[in-house]
Amino acid sequence: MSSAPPPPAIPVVCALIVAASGHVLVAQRPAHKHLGLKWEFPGGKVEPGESPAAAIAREIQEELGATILVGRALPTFTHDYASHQIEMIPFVCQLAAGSPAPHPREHAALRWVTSSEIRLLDLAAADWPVVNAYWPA
Ligand SMILES: Nc1nc2c([nH]c(=O)n2[C@H]2C[C@H](O)[C@@H](COP(=O)(O)OP(=O)(O)OP(=O)(O)O)O2)c(=O)[nH]1
Repeated sequence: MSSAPPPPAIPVVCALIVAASGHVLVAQRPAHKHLGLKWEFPGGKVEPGESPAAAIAREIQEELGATILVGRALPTFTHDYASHQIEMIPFVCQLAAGSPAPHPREHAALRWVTSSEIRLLDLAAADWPVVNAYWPA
């Protein structure tokens, strides 16, 4: 008997929004969602037919009411959660000139952090390779 192939990884974009001070924005997932109350880089699932860069700009507008300039991509990788596998697609971004300050529309909280502060947070497991790619230990 052959078993069905595993479903493909779900593409997920996330943004490291970097302030002029070098602090990066992190967001706390709402309690009711998968990985509730874990900290993450804001973002979400890429919609069918959408480019990753368009997806991250859309997600940040929807979730934080802010407009970003999408910059360089960090390495992509897959991460296995028990229920599903995701393909993480991180981008280094900045707020666009004149953008409203990011404010939580869906998240429990937002925080601007340094490389040492982020390492003290209860991050979503898939985010550690992103942290280590942006701030090599
Ligand atoms: N946005 C985001 N999702 C992450 C990160 N790290 C991580 O493991 N994830 C996981 C959590 C979820 O399993 C998946 C993204 O789902 P999501 O719920 O944020 O996506 P979405 O905003 O499109 O939400 P929905 O419409 O499905 O509710 O990726 C991260 O840094 N940012």
